[in-house]
Amino acid sequence: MSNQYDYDVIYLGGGVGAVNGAVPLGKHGYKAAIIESTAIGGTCPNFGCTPKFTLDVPAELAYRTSQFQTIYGGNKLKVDWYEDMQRKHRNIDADPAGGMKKRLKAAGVDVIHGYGKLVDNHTLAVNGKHLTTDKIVIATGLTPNHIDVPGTELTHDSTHFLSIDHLPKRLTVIGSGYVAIELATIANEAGADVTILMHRDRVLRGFDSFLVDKLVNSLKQRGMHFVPNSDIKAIETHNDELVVKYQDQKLATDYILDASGRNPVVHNIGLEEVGVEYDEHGIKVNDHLQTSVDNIYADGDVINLGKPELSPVATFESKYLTKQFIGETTAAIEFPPMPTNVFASPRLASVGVNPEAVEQDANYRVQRSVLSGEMYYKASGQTVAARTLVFDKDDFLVGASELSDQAEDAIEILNMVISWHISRKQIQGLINIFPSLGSNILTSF
Ligand SMILES: Cc1cc2nc3c(=O)[nH]c(=O)nc-3n(C[C@H](O)[C@H](O)[C@H](O)COP(=O)(O)OP(=O)(O)OC[C@H]3O[C@@H](n4cnc5c(N)ncnc54)[C@H](O)[C@@H]3O)c2cc1C
Ligand SMILES: NC(=O)c1ccc[n+]([C@@H]2O[C@H](COP(=O)([O-])OP(=O)(O)OC[C@H]3O[C@@H](n4cnc5c(N)ncnc54)[C@H](O)[C@@H]3O)[C@@H](O)[C@H]2O)c1
Repeated sequence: MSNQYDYDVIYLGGGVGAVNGAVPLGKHGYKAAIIESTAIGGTCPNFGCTPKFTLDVPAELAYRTSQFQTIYGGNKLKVDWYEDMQRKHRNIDADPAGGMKKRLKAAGVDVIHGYGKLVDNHTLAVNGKHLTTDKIVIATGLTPNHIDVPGTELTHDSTHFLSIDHLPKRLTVIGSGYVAIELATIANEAGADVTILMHRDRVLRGFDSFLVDKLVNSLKQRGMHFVPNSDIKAIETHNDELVVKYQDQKLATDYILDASGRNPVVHNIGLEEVGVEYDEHGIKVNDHLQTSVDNIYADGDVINLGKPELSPVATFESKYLTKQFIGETTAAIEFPPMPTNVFASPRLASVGVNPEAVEQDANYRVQRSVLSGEMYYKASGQTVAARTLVFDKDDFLVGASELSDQAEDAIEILNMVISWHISRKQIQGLINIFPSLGSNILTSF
């Protein structure tokens, strides 16, 4: 611990990465501070995971019940967007990241509201003051991309979309990644006429196309439109409506969500002045999450490590950094398999080895199965469900993906099988609950 500086560690940016690093440091008696310009907790609890999930739950329920439409007398549940948004305002906006703020306070972490910049490798400037510190952690996250076409200022980002009280009748979404598919699915269930303008010809790149194709077909059957290789040229206003010019076509619409990706926050925070190296994918770090300047580290989405940009990954990194700072480890960071889920309906989740990357490799065996005919999925009304498993040459599970109404939980189970290297024999020695999602998965081994 340092007497030479105001703080032992200052986090620049106050997202999940920073909060989950600063709290344990504070509890261990270290002087820690967080500088945050927008909202404590950052993207996930304020503008990302939590508001999205809150709005999604009724939409997902509507999708699930639609599979029992005949049983409900032919009536389909329809999401009331306005009411759903009021629920989100009450649950999230009334006390944003309330739990995190309490934890920071209890741990004695100073929270400084303002825009911070590095001055030198031990000094940060915020609100016209200089704060000194032994170590700095840059945790500035990502910011939405804006497509580079005339009229881009007429589009909105996910933060805006997750706060609108009135759902547009016609919604156009630029991009077909996580944000695009998740928010488009919710809007579609709430009755908007949704068009996805794809950059190229694949939706949700990185996921197994055997599963993605089934998700896209299901969304198309439920009224969503997909335009591959859309080649957007301009966005204009004509009378009261927006017009997107793409290929040689025009699309009239009421709202445009730009979900064309997110870029690391690396500009205008003093990186050049202090010599912290970065590129367009983020801050460069070594296997100790240390930047090109010895006492400056980076954490979370802003890091360029080619890993998934997910909340639990940012938390994993901040816990590792805490252990390093308090002297509990000197080892390099080792990432376990990182599971991920697209909160569409149905869900699409995956973990471990990507089946498409090893399909032709004799060291692996890829097993794809349609689940909708199996008892558990059939009885629970799941008409769109499939799973892909990847086994290594010793018959251990090394990769798993699932498309189903409970894919995120299926993949949590399979993540343990992969991460803890559980053998087929061990799984076969268990007694399961029947019927259940778990037993459907485990008895398939
Ligand atoms: C719509 C959406 C939905 C998502 N859903 C999920 C999900 O379901 N599950 C999941 O795991 N992940 C999800 N994510 C991703 C998740 O939000 C991020 O992985 C996570 O927030 C990363 O945390 P972080 O701390 O690295 O960055 P952030 O949470 O982005 O925090 C960075 C913070 O730094 C602040 N900052 C930046 N520059 C400065 C400065 N100079 N001075 C002071 N403060 C500064 C910003 O204001 C921000 O609050 C979603 C993202 C989006 C956009
Ligand atoms: N459920 C979750 O865990 C979750 C949810 C949302 C976001 N996230 C995280 O946030 C990150 C960012 O998500 P995202 O959806 O913003 O990014 P993304 O990288 O997943 O998707 C960006 C999309 O925009 C498209 N695109 C790029 N340039 C374009 C252009 N000029 N015109 C049209 N389309 C264009 C890409 O082809 C891609 O489909 C993700 O990588 C993910 O890690 C996670």
